[in-house]
Amino acid sequence: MRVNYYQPCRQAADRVVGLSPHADPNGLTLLLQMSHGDVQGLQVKKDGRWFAVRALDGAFVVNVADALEIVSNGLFRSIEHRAVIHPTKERISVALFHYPYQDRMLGPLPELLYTNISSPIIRCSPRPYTPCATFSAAIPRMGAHGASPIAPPPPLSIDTRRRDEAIGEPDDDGGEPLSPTARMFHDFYIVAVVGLGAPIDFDPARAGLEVTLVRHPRFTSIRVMDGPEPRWVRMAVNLDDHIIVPELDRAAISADPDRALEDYVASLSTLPMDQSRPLWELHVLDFPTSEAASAVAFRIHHALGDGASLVSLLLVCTRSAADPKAPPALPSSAPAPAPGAPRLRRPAAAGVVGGRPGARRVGPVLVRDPPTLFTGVKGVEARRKRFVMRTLSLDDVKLVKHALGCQLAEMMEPGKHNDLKWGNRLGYIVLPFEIVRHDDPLDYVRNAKTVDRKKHSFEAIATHAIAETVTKLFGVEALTVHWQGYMDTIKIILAVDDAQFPDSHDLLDDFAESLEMIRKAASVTSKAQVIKG
Ligand SMILES: O=C(O)CCC(=O)C(=O)O
Ligand SMILES: [Fe+2]
Repeated sequence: MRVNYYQPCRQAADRVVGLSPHADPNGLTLLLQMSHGDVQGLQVKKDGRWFAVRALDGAFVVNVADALEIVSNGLFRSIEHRAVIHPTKERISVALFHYPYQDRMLGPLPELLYTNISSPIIRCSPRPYTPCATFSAAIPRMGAHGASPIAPPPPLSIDTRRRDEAIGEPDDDGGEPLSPTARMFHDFYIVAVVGLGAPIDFDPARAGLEVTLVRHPRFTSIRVMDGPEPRWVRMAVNLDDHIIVPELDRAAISADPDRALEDYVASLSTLPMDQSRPLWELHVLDFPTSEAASAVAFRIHHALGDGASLVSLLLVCTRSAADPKAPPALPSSAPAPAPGAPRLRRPAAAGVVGGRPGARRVGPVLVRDPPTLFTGVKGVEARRKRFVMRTLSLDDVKLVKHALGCQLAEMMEPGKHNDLKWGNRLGYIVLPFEIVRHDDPLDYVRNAKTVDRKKHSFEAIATHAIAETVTKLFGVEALTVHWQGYMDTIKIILAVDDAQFPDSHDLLDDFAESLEMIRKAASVTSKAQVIKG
């Protein structure tokens, strides 16, 4: 219980704050307001505006606080409030805070995890609320919602009795040991979104999973971290636990389907996974967006593999819609989609360079941003990531490549250039990401050519070994850039810290504009060469 005494002050209105804006970190707050006469002090924020809460004689004000917001998965919102003081009259309030146990893990109720969130007061996008590790981790979260980093939850302790239910090979020795990499990742997920050319045909997809993924040892095992040696232990898989068909907010989808998909996928980056089941999920997002007729999002724990190996695995688990016995083939030119057959969709037309209509336009990233912009703040690895994507023309990139005689294609065709020893096969290489102004835009490409030298070196091996140390010492960046060559397009996919880059589409515009700038310079260079020749 807290008793607040607010002294009167004549400068009250513009100079003095009674209690600064905050949200209570507990579950529920009962507040009794006492004063002589009609003194209003408590104010709540709604839709960005402050409203006074009238003190009714003898009545409690009941505030929903953070813990209840977390448990209800955002159905009840923790209210931001403050107290102002009166110029001439004193005021007393008595707040009674109801707290959950401080050492307990708090998360949304399972039945509310994937449900649409709507209430008469608040409508919000269909996303699960990011839960907190423990109740005490929620306490620093004051003021604006989601403003401070939220620690990842610790691994749950696992009931190993489920070993009795193991399927497949009996684990004589109690399971296969975890590799060092599988031990390293605690709450680190690979999220892959696959756009389909048709609405999802649920039953064949489910049957397909039964005979493919659900036979894979990693997809049927849990990590048992307690005991002398961490191990993979196999168990029966109930597909219904892994195929998630969220209830989605239809209004949000029809207003902006791309955004609804993006919001949902972003929410997957920080949602903890139930560690007492095999560590993968498939989210069915059966609504059309600008790029696909429907989509599925895979969320797979990094301990099961890396992004490239997992996407390859998912591809070999699919079959051609035309011939269910054949593996899928990449279309050689514009495919005619088989009616009603789900298949990987060919990306939007090539040559899409430029900004999203209506997006706020800013200058190219190469000339604008201070170098600190991409540095993640403390705890960035535990914060929500948004994945945004743009399709660019491979022809534009090739034009630059020819003009400069460089081998950008090597980066997109691993294994083709056999003289490269290691760099295309394992590990990481650290490439320069320049934020400088060159007079000649082609200098960005010339400098980036260090990639060739680096791929021949032992850097890839060395960086793999030191990756963990570097991450510990220097933290994680707030922006990760993925390039993916597919057919006659290049997809650029950004994973951005949602809080640090509130409009990540601007960043995509910057990439597209930078490529356009370089392409223009390259076409001038090519013409000059032709004339010289
Ligand atoms: O005095 C008031 O009306 C508000 C008190 C309050 O918000 C608190 O003690 O947390
Ligand atoms: Fe409060």
